[in-house]
Amino acid sequence: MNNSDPNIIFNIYILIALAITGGAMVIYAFLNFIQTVKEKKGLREVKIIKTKPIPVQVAKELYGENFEKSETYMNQMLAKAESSEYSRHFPTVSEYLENLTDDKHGEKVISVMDVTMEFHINTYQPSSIKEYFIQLLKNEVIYRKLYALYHVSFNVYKGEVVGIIGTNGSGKSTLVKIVSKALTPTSGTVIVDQDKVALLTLGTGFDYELTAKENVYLNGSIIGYSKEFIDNHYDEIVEFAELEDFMDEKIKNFSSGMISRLAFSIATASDAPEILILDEVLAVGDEFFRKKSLKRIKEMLNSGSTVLLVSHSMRNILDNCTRCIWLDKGKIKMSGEPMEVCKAYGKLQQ
Ligand SMILES: Nc1ncnc2c1ncn2[C@@H]1O[C@H](COP(=O)(O)OP(=O)(O)OP(=O)(O)O)[C@@H](O)[C@H]1O
Repeated sequence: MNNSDPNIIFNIYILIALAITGGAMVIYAFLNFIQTVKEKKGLREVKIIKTKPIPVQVAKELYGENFEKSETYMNQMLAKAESSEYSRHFPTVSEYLENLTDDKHGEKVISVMDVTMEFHINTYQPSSIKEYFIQLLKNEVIYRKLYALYHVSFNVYKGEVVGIIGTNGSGKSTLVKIVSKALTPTSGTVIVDQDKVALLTLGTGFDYELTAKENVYLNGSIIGYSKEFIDNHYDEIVEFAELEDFMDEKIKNFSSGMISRLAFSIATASDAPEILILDEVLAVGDEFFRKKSLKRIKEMLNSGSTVLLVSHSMRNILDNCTRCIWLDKGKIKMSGEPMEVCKAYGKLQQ
């Protein structure tokens, strides 16, 4: 061995130490990554509970006499979330809702907790994009806050048909969009099994420059149908809408009744989902089509689905609903027996 040997040995030690440290770091990063993936897969809702525990007064409003039970459950959930075992114990949305089931009402399928939706309305309309950007740069864009929903809380139990009434702009559509997760609220939490929900609403997702046939595919895919599903149900959809001779025409040439017939037919082409949300889909088309569509909706209502039904028609609410919620300027004004709520609402409209 020559004089440089001690140096070589020292360098080898350094290299080995670096290799061990590097290896340990890679393993640590890998384990962390696996943990994050696990958490992301199963723990979406833990984050909601962890970051937004339900305020006591809201919990009381939601669970009434069962508040004690729900609070205990929440605390257990939080304890689990904080313990090292929580990834193995975290419940699915269904399990979570089942655990919140109360003896009086049964299984909870939708839980809306303290939901607020705030929109920003530009109070001065610039005449061009250029003017808008100039305003923006000068920090002169002035917004007005509009609360479409303000601290709204309620539960829906399995098998209920809950009507939602209220004057124009009271927040009904915003609420059902949030429940179906098409919109994210500014604050608050909605717990619902998204895989079981279908929102039927008319007129969204149509392109007036496309033909009726193209719109069946466009609107169908927005609603969540696969191409295969639309292929298989296309004839049925056209037949129900009674538009066989018009499918190659652009819908900008259609009357509003024809468009709503097509929209209704697409929206109701699938079997009734477990949780069905209907936003003003009952008064569609002419008298004949209205009867036909009502019959189809009734079949869906009777199939055991849990339903949220937005309607301006008191008749429809009274005929179909087991409970009614009255929204007024984004707040729940009244909730209860459809007859009582409709009576109170009707009085105010006179
Ligand atoms: N994307 C949006 N941007 C700004 N404001 C909105 C938006 N969507 C809804 N709003 C406002 O929120 C309020 C509630 O609207 P929403 O459509 O939920 O009411 P609604 O009760 O369904 O009304 P209608 O009975 O007329 O359908 C309204 O004042 C509306 O102008």
